[in-house]
Amino acid sequence: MKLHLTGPSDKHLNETITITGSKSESNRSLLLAALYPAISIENLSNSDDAQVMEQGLKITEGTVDIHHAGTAMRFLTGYFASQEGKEVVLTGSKRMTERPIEILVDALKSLGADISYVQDEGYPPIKIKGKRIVKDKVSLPANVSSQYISSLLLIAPSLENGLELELVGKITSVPYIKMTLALLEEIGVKTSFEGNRIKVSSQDKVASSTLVVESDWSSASYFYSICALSDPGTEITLSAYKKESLQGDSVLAKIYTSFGVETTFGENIITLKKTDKKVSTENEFDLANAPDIAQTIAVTCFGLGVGCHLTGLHTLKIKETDRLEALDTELSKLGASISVTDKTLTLLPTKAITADVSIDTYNDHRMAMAFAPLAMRTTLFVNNAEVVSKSYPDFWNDLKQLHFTIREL
Ligand SMILES: O=C(O)C1=C[C@@H](OP(=O)(O)O)[C@@H](O)[C@H](O)C1
Ligand SMILES: C=C(OP(=O)(O)O)C(=O)O
Repeated sequence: MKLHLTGPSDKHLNETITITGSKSESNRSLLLAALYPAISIENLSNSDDAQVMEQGLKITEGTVDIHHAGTAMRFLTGYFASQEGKEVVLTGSKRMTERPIEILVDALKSLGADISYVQDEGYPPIKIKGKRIVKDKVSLPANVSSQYISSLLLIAPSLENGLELELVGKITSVPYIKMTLALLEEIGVKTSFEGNRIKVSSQDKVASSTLVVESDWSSASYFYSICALSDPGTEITLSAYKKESLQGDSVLAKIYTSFGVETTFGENIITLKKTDKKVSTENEFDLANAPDIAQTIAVTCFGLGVGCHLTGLHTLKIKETDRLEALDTELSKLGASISVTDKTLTLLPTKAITADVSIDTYNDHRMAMAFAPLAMRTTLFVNNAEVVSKSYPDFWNDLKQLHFTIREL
């Protein structure tokens, strides 16, 4: 599906949008609910990734296809490895067979798991024969993906002796690890995280409880971008959000003050307001703790005509696509002066935006959603726009609610 986008004629917006539940919180909650049936979940994400996770957890033998869902791939690896009697092949899209999983597989094998590679060493598909895991100490590199760590932490309380992790190297995407621990604490599991050591106690049963998923902050980023690119006076209200979020991407509220967007927290809602404050021209952000909003921020800066220097982007190369290369190619098509390394992105201020460029999305939901707000400043095409369903199936409908004109070609 190719879409042509035109922004609202009146750039002064006043709308309210309800965003689906966080896919990160949902996928963790689904796994915990599979381990502990006393847990129920509210405001579950309607994303493809949460759906494949939910379906995957129900399978006991045969092939589990998780498509493009990285967290589902990593979390289900830990889950099936520790489920005695279950035997599955975990596979996914072509891109998933290029996303490394060796660190997690090695860690699980060192704990006694039975996992083998079906094709290429170090990558999905993998064959898993579930086993009872009794070892309780594991050491693994922490600088490639936090999802490996969360996968181990999520199964940790269900293991006979709990688990102690030693994290080696600079820990990346830390808020996602803390989110996992916070959810474990919420269901009554004891955890500690000191320095490079995490301990999780074993827990047979948990009390009946409901995990209420906050709406997705990464999805909120696209509205921050639209607000930044709109006229002063714009107000966009989003629900359902909490002031004390488990999601690291809530740092958006702070980052976007540089682009004239102020956030106010109400009862389960946030209101983004575009002020007439001058947009900052010194935009340097380390996004090692919030990698999923890098694309949004780069495109916002381009749309505003200001430069930025983004660091801490070392995980972007192994996500749905090589996001650094994809940003370089697509922003250049629009006239940007951009350079990337394997962990940084530098954008110089540019005045003009080339109209009616076709943005390629590389099977990456965030490429489609990060570029869409540019319709506030130009008209553009988005190729394979259906990719948004990976995390935010209602995205295009919600843009229509903000008076975007969306023509399907
Ligand atoms: O644990 C999670 O829910 C996630 C962790 C992050 O991955 P990395 O730790 O690989 O950066 C993030 O990019 C991803 O979208 C979701
Ligand atoms: C990186 C992402 O997802 P995953 O790793 O779960 O595929 C994302 O949603 O930006």
